[in-house]
Amino acid sequence: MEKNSCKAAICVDHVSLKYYNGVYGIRDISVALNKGELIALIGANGAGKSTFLNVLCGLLQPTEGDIYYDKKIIDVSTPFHQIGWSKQTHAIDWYLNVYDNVFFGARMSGMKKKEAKQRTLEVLELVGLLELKDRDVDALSGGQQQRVQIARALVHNASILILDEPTTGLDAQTSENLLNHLRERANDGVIVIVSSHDLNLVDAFCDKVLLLKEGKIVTFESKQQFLARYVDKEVLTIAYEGDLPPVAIQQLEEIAYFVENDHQIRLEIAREMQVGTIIRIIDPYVRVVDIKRDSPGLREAYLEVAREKGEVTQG
Ligand SMILES: Nc1ncnc2c1ncn2[C@@H]1O[C@H](COP(=O)(O)OP(=O)(O)OP(=O)(O)O)[C@@H](O)[C@H]1O
Repeated sequence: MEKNSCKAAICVDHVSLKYYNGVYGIRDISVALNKGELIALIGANGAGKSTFLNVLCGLLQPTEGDIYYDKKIIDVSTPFHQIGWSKQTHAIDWYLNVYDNVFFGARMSGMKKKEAKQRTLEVLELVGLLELKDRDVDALSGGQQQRVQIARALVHNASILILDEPTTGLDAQTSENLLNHLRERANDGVIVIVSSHDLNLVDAFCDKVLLLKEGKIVTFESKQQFLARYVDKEVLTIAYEGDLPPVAIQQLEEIAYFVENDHQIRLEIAREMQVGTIIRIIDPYVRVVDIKRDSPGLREAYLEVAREKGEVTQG
């Protein structure tokens, strides 16, 4: 992708990062990221997620290629308040307490004192650290230190948020609050990129999926396209009262794979199939009492890709 032909907010142009030992963290990556998108960055251990995020926020200089934000190159000189980032490994100021770590992050981005105070309290509440705001950071647990880092990334009005496994070590409620907040920021026009192994969680919030393998892009597309390409079946469960006669069972067998067990049938159906078609077959014979339709999500799609490529899968 040429710089001038890329109309997106962030243009990653044939970017590679080779570490000093000769290992490529990422190789020849080109993507265009638009404002308002929440992108889930996924892939097995060692796929290149952290490397990509570090390059994206200017912490590592690509060994080949360039990254443009609104047509300007992102590198170590990019004003840090444009980008809110939280690394997997901790980068917090150990000589400040929890509140000051976040507050001075806001002040350094140029935020006025009153707003910085208000935003600091808001993000500390969001990550569940309000009660610990006066505590020294070295007296926090690993998960709590990570929350300080996330709060620092969120406190200023960054136009790009880059978060490397932000939900690792967070409890379920805090993780969900955080993803909700990131969704809102994306809706307000921020570009949000989140790497995660918790595919069930990011599934509910992301617009796009960027899947890496061995430093290269396997796929970058909308979540809907990704799911449609890799998982085309849904599971329909119908509970009923009464008995299904052989004629109904035969008709069901012609439509979909199904199992029957204790007045409940489970069918694997195509995504586009109308549930009414199934109900009409059994309705003359039994009373339907419950219908449930389960769509496979990001995790199932990821496992399907991994299976296709004969890989060991992530958890
Ligand atoms: N500092 C480094 N020096 C040399 N090689 C590195 C360094 N950091 C990462 N690598 C290598 O680069 C590749 C990509 O690693 P990276 O940490 O980006 O993967 P990841 O997808 O973030 O993995 P994980 O899910 O385990 O965090 C791996 O082969 C890794 O061994």
